[in-house]
Amino acid sequence: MPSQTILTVTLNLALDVTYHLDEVQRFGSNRVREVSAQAGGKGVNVSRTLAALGHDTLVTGLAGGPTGQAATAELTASGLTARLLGIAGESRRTVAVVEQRAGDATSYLEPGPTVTPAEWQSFLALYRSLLADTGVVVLSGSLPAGLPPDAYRTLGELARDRQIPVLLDAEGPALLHGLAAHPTLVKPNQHELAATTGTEDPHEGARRLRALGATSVAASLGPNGLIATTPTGTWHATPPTRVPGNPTGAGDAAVAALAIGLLHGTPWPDRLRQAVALSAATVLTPQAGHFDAETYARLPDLVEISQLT
Ligand SMILES: O=P(O)(O)OC[C@H]1O[C@](O)(CO)[C@@H](O)[C@H]1O
Repeated sequence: MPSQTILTVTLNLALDVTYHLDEVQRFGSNRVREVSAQAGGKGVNVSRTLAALGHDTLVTGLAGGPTGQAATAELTASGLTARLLGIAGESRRTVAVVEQRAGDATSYLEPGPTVTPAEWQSFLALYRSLLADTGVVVLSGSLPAGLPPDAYRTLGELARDRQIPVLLDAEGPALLHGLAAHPTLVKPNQHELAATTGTEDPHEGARRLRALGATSVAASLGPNGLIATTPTGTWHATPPTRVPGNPTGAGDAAVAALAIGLLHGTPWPDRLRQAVALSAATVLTPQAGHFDAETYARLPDLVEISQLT
């Protein structure tokens, strides 16, 4: 039986710090009402969501210094399984400032460590060994300095050589290089898609990504849901209402649902229904990688799906 494990790769692991306050006073002193910290980086959030849904998932990536240790310790304490390569550089922190009044958040993302060529080679050896028991690979997030710009192409090709479907969630040069590995699915958000393809029209942007190598593209449009452009058709999935809260990690929740769809070969309309519902249920919770179970149970039936082609 093929492996059911979804392997998530987080090359730029983070300790995600979340500040909660009513409203930010720009250029003033802001007293934070509540602080929380947990391991993050896009792949980690994807695995956290998958594990909460009861799926087999393994986190891999690079971790260094006291921040990397704190993130790794939190992963373990959360019950996630991780095989991270230790590196000399210090892993980064990110800060998400959630403003209750606006029902939205602002993120500050540190650049992260510089990775040496020897560390990258060691990671490739670890990754190759993990592919032996992997059903789907998720490559997501920014690349730390020192890594080759085509790092996702290399990782994607190693997976494809073993007939393992690849889901890529990146932006800019990391995404463009990664397309050369012909990923099964690419999931940019609207801004990443526009910045990478040079067009504001998400349909045209998705078409360009497919022309450059992606088999399918699912672009998240924030509160307007998701569009999927695939070899068998194009769909738009819209949530019933705008959900206020912390949108950090909503895209990662969509990736988790889409990865499950890839693993099981679920029909596209159902994949999109699950992805939009899980994304919205994530916005309702204070931290990335967590979702409101009651909302997730209720929303899929309320997501509107229209087939465009
Ligand atoms: O890897 P990046 O693209 O820099 O994004 C990292 C950040 O994005 C998030 O995963 C949210 O999507 C945060 O948890 C934070 O770690």
